[in-house]
Amino acid sequence: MGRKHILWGHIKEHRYAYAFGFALLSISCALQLVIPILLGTFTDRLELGELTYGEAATIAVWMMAAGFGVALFRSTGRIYLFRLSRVLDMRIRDDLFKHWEKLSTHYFKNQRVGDLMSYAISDVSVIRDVTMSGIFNSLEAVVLITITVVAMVTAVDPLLTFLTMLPLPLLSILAYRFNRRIQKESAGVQEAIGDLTSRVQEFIAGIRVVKAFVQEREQSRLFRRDNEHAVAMNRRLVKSNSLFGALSSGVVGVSFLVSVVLGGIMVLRGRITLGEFVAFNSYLSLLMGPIENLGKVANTMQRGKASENRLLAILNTEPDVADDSCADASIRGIEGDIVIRNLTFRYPEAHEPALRDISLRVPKGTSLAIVGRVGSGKSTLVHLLVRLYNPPKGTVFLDGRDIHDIPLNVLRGGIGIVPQDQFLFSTTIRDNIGFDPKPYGDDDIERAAKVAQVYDNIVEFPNQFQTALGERGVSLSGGQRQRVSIARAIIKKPSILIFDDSLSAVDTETEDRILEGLKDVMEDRTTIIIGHRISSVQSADQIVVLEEGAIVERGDHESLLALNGIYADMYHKQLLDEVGERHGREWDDAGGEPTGAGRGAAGGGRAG
Ligand SMILES: Nc1ncnc2c1ncn2[C@@H]1O[C@H](COP(=O)(O)OP(=O)(O)OP(=O)(O)O)[C@@H](O)[C@H]1O
Repeated sequence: MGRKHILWGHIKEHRYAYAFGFALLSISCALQLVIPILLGTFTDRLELGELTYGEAATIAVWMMAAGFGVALFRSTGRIYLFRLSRVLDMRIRDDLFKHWEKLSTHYFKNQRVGDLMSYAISDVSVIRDVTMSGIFNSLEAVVLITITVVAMVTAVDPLLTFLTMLPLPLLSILAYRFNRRIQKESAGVQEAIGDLTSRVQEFIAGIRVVKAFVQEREQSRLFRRDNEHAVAMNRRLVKSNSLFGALSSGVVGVSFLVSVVLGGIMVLRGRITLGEFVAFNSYLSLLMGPIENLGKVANTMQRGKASENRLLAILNTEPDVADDSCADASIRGIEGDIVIRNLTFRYPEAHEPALRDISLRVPKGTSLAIVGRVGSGKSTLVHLLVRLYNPPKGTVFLDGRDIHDIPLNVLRGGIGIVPQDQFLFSTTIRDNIGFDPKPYGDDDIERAAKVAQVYDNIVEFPNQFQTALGERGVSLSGGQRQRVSIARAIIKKPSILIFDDSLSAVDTETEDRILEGLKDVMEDRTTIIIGHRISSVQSADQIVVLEEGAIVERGDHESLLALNGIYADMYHKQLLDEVGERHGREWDDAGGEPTGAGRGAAGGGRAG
């Protein structure tokens, strides 16, 4: 069963702390009443001509003390309650992040990054708002309004209280309505400013293209349009703010009008004293803020509920790839014997299967190469092996056990994968290579970099292995990124190594050196290499060719060549390409005419 509440659970958990904050706030509210009472007494004594200097000074001191007490208790209560809201804030972000870590790649494929960011930032801060201003203001409003009204009724006059209070609910309604409108308009202003910022950013980033295509005037026009829009949004916001201010002053004015006219008559008729009249008006001023806040609180609570629902929807999403109930916790590692039996797999929202009836055996310590056209299912096959998606039960086995029986962290910990997308983190090269729960020494890091043939590049950087990489490792070339990813996989010394088209961005010479270096690493490890270049896969113990998700050819390099099918065709075309390139290079070196054979062969290769 998923979580039903975030906020309520937090309040329940911290109920004593909230009760303490509430007590502080109540004391501050009660102290606020002292000032009107003293003011009333002062006025009455003054009117009667009985006020002495000493008495006046005493009243003034008590008033000051009450004011000081209000400030002290109110601010302490506020700090106390606000601290609790920060605890909640941190807890939700933490829960959210931990939950996202559990969710599968499939979940993230169906989400927009902007939405996820907004959940983590806006929705969490709306909930924090509820616990901060929402809870604080509503507690204060309830306590203050209750005790003030009781004081007005008991100490002054019930009829006067009733009639002056009549217009005040309108203040809450106005605050509720305008708060919604003002919030919407503020978001509009933020968005307009965001658009303006993006426009300037894009202009600066693309300045060369703008100039080369003589687009300055068009860019100015677009900027002016966005600028005017931002100003218009700001004007609307200012208008709403002013209108709200004017209308709420009007409501407050009506209340005071009733109080002054009716209260004045009551004083004249001797129903209440002048001091009571003065105290009554002070009570009334005390009420304005909390009544207005009630309207705002209602709105904050509504927005809080919507944000809470969105966050709960994420927190209650069941991860579609998780440890199965059958997972055997006694399995501590994997050996690397892979068996795949009649595996057919379709992506959740796809109509056609990505893999069809695949059966394979890759004995421990041997290598498998997978080749095939773009979209033939090569990556899908290895993604199922690391359970980025769930293969059907009874189709993929490791060391004789269904992979659903193997705990996920054991399975993934035993496999080193160099994914097609060589994502690097914005940290140092060292940390990118040693990206594993296990700590690695400098020797391990350097050795891995040497095998991956990226060591020489790294030591050329001024900070060598401590070089920080920008977002997605932008300061490295595609080939260097691939090789850092290779180092990251091999440093784990996993039982199964998977290279998903990991040598596509390096030249054939570097590829040869990497493959040579990997020979030692691959010894005793099961290796799966996905490649488009025959040169990177030809030495594998077995090679399979995938076509539309099915294995259409299998064997070793020699037997597949003898088969004269798709593999042989790929091989011959690539061979022709290589010959063409070599002749091209010779021609460049000689500065002369290309040989007819070289050109023709290269052209033929490319056409294929
Ligand atoms: N997450 C996904 N959801 C739905 N369909 C997918 C998903 N990932 C891949 N596919 C589809 O599954 C098929 C196989 O994709 P896969 O990435 O395994 O091919 P590939 O052989 O590795 O291709 P490439 O050589 O371009 O890497 C393709 O038709 C692809 O569009």
